[in-house]
Amino acid sequence: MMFSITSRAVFGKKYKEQDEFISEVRQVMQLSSGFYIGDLFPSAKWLQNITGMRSKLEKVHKNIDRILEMIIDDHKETKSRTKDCLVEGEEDLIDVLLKFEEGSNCHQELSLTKRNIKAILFDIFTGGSDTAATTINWTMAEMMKNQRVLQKAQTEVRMIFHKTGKIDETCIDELKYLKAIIKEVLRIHPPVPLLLPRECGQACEIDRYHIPIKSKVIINAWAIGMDPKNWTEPEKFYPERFIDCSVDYKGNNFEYIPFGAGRRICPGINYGMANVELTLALLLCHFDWTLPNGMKSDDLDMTELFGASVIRKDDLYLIPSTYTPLK
Ligand code: HEM
Repeated sequence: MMFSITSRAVFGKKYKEQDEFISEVRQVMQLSSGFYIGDLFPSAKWLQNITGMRSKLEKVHKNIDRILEMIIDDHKETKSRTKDCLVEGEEDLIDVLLKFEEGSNCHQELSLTKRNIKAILFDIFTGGSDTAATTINWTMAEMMKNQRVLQKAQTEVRMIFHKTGKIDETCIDELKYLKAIIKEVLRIHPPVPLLLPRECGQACEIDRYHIPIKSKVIINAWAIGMDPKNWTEPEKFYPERFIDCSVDYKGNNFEYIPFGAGRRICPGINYGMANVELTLALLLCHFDWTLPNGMKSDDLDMTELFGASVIRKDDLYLIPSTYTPLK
């Protein structure tokens, strides 16, 4: 679902190559997650050849590049046919990025090459799809395990629905409890628990350990969010801890960094959270949810599986029944 939402926002319409593109992006994400011996010996180029990793990545890269090139060219063609710049609100992300392409007349202050545009699009698909999908999956699983939380969230969403007659992005700010639930999920199950590796820019000392310049440093955001020095009963799923609490995920509170912090903080926070919040609000508003085959909440297995993002080991099967509001 997240791939479809992102495809729509980026491409504007469904291209016949879209499914092939998504499957190739998935393949890259699979190849780049997990353990790879070549990463341990980056100077040994022969290792990349004998493991076959290089040729696999080059093949997928070529295909992704071909499809993106075709879609970008199609946008350019449409733009040249329509002559004027497209009306704001009707543009997709490629239309917006093309305004900044080298040689374009619309904007001069920033200049992007076609290669830059393809890289941005690729980043958005790889960075923004599994992370948001994983967050939604964990949130549904945690709510099924904690029926009190599920009911409280549904009451909140449906109250807004009765007041306004719809659930869309304009009412998301009113969903305080749902937001607290998602924050709690990101504390206990951050989809990227070890953030992205950093290289130490200068030698330093931490807790009497000497860290030489150029060391690869990995930050455990999950351990930070579960540290009893920062959080009372950290193992407990308790969204109320985020109500009337100023701790946020924008990178200023170092005890809670599910999106990282500093220069390399996730640039997709707002888009990612909008996707997660709106999707969950709609699922909670329009459906009641039960577990299949008489399963009890306590039977839900929350074991994690490590990959490009940390997902639940088991798929989550739930039975939806349509919610009909009383007149
Ligand atoms: C719930 C959703 C998401 C979560 C939990 C998440 C989490 C993260 C984390 C932890 C990092 C590493 C930050 C660091 O090392 O300090 C990251 C980086 C990144 N994210 Fe996200 N992300 C999400 C959604 C998105 C979306 C929607 C996009 C794109 C539209 C995106 C694009 C990126 C990119 C491009 C980077 C690399 C930034 C860099 O290295 O400079 N992410 N994200």
